[in-house]
Amino acid sequence: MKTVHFGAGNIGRGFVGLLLHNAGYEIVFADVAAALIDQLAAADSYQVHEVGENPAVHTVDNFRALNSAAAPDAVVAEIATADMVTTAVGPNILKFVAPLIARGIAARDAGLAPLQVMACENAINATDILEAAVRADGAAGQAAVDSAAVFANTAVDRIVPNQAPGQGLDVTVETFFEWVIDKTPFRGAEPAIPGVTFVDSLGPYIERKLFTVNTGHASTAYFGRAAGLEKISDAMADPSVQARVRAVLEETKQLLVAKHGFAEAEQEAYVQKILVRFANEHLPDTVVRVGRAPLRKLSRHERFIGPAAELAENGVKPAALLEAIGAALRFDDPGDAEAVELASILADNPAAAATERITGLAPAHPLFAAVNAVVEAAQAR
Ligand SMILES: NC(=O)c1ccc[n+]([C@@H]2O[C@H](COP(=O)([O-])OP(=O)(O)OC[C@H]3O[C@@H](n4cnc5c(N)ncnc54)[C@H](O)[C@@H]3O)[C@@H](O)[C@H]2O)c1
Ligand SMILES: O=P(O)(O)OC[C@@H](O)[C@@H](O)[C@H](O)[C@H](O)CO
Repeated sequence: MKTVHFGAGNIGRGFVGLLLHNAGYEIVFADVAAALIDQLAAADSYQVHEVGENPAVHTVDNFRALNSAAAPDAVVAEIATADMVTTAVGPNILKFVAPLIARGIAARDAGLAPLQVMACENAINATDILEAAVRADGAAGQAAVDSAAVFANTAVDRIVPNQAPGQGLDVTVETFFEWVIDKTPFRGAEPAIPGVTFVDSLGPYIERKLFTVNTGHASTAYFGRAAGLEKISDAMADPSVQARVRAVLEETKQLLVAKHGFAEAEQEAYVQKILVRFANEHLPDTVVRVGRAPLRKLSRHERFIGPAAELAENGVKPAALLEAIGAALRFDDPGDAEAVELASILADNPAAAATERITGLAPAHPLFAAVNAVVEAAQAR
């Protein structure tokens, strides 16, 4: 069995690569980072170090590596004979890998089982976004895509920090992981991947993950950054940051319990578990990594505005989420292109225009006025 995996970064090597290796897949990593691909191509194996409670070390081998910018035809040829394609490149990058997947689908022999395509990104229904881009590309006609590929949405959860310089290909990760996959597209032929949970409806799981783990994580990063802290575990150890994160998760809990019918005690246990995960001091994770790309994180259906808008539509004013949105608006990192752009949007636009542009909320939305006030406060600083 062979998978082509786009994105040989933190989650690619430290999570998707590890689980698919353990499931018996040969992995062909495809990435545009030339030095990383050269290193992977020259290596026989790398190690995944799980740190925290019950630490462990796993070895990943049986992989190859291709530069998808320099050798796109070779990647297409691999996809044409692969069983699976996975991605962990970031939601905004999916459109760039879609053309290679479309060409790979077009090149498949008719007798092959459908290619199983899964985008492992932090976004609601990321695989749908990828599928739409593959179909829009046109290299494979709609009929070929229908018969030669299946697309399944997934939710992936494992904290994988940026790796220390000099660590080579080895990856330090937390011990916890969860990979939930929508089983319906496979029609009974889902892949056997130990550790994966297949579900009939992914919606509740991806929203719970994004609006608990990622809302809480980003809140920790933005409150922590504002408090002058660098590590996520240090931010979690700050009582004031922790209390505000806790309050944010109380609000998203209210939404998730009401919307998806999770038992309140089950959701509370999920929240408690992630607070412990954020506090893992063995994990060298930073507020700058977790806060990265604030414009993506403040967009309409993402971890802040998504749940806050739904609460407001239900007549609830989300105070703690608004405080976190205020901290996100002030996230400053000169090395982060989106943080720089966010600052210039705030500097160059009246509050209402900035609110609309950053959050995608229409002025008539019940959340708009409250976010607009937070934007005004950020501009006044
Ligand atoms: N790190 C985590 O804790 C974590 C956990 C769950 C989900 N995720 C999600 O996984 C995705 C990847 O995150 P990450 O932390 O591994 O980021 P990362 O930056 O470590 O890895 C991304 C990789 O994609 C590569 N890439 C960029 N453009 C590409 C292209 N056009 N073709 C092929 N490769 C390309 C980059 O070179 C990089 O190696 C994101 O959607 C993220 O939200 C991350
Ligand atoms: O990857 P992002 O930028 O969407 O979010 C940053 C972190 O919150 C994220 O990478 C988490 O570590 C991960 O989602 C945990 O499963």
